Amino acid sequence: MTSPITLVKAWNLYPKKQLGQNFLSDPSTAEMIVARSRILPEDVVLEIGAGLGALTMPAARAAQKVYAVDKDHQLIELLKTELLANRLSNVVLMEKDILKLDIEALAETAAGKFIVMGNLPYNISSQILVRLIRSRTIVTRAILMFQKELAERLMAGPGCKDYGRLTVMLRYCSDIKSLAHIRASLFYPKPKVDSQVIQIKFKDAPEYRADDEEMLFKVVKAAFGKRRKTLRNALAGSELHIDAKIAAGTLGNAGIDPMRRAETLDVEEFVRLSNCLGKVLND
Ligand SMILES: C[S@@+](CC[C@H](N)C(=O)[O-])C[C@H]1O[C@@H](n2cnc3c(N)ncnc32)[C@H](O)[C@@H]1O
Repeated sequence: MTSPITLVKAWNLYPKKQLGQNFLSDPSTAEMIVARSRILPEDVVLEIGAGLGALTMPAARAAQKVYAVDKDHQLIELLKTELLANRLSNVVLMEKDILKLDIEALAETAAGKFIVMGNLPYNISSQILVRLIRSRTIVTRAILMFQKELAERLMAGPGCKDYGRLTVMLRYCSDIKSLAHIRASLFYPKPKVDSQVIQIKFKDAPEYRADDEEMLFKVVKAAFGKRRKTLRNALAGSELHIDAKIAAGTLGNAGIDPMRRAETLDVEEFVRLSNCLGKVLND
C-alpha cells in the first residue's frame, strides 16, 4: 500500500473535510481489520467510502468480489490505477453517493454472502446505519469503522447516557461487538478522535418481534427525540400525533410507567409499547 501522503501529493489532491476524508495510513492495521472481519473466499463485499483503497486491497485479496463505492471522482480514478498496479481484478469501482445506491438491487446480483464494510465518512455514519438496518435481509454482516463517540453510543446499554435511538434499533435486529480500537494518529489527516471497528451481525429474526417495524422505529425516534422528558410527554409532543392522555394510557397498557424516560427502556419494552400503540391507532 502506497502511503496516503505520497498518493495525495503525487495526484495533487487535498483531503476533503466535507466528505470525511481521513485515510487509514497503516497497512498492518488495515490487514488486521480485514483478518478480524473473517471474510471468506466466497463472500461478496460492499465497501462504503473506498478512498485510497486501504481496506479495499486486503478485502479484495480475501473475498470473491468487492464493490468499492466512493463519491469522489478523483479518488476513483486514483484507485483504478492502484488496483491495476496491485493486479487486483476482482474489484468493481463505483463512483456513487452511497445514500443513493440501491443496495438491495446490488446484493441480488451478488452470488455469495453479502458483507458490508467501511471506514465511514463520519458526517453520514448514522444515516448509513439506518439504511443498512432497513436493508438487513440481504446483508449478512457489516464491519464498520466509526468515530469512538458514535461507536460507544451504539454499544451502550439501557440506563447509560449514551443509550439512544440507534442503540435500540440495532439491539432490536442485530448482535454487535467491537473488533478493534484504532488510534487517531493512524489516519491522514489526523482526526480529532480515535475510531472503533464494530461488527454488526443481523439476526434472522428479532427475539421480540414488533407487529409493525415502522411503528417501532417511529416510537423509538419519538421517545428519544425529547429524551429529557417523561415518556408520556415525549410521545405526546411527537410525530405520532397523539395527546398526553392516549400516550399515558398506552404506556399503562404496555406495563410501562408513563413517568419513565426513554433511556431506561430495554428493547422488549419498546416493542411492547409499539405493539400497544399500533392497536390503539388502528382502532
Ligand atoms: C473516512 S474516509 C475512508 C477512506 C478509506 N476507506 C480508508 O479507510 O482510508 C471516507 C471515504 O468516504 C467517501 N465518501 C464520503 N461521502 C460519501 C458518500 N456519500 N458516498 C460514497 N462515499 C463517500 C470519501 O470520499 C472518503 O474516501
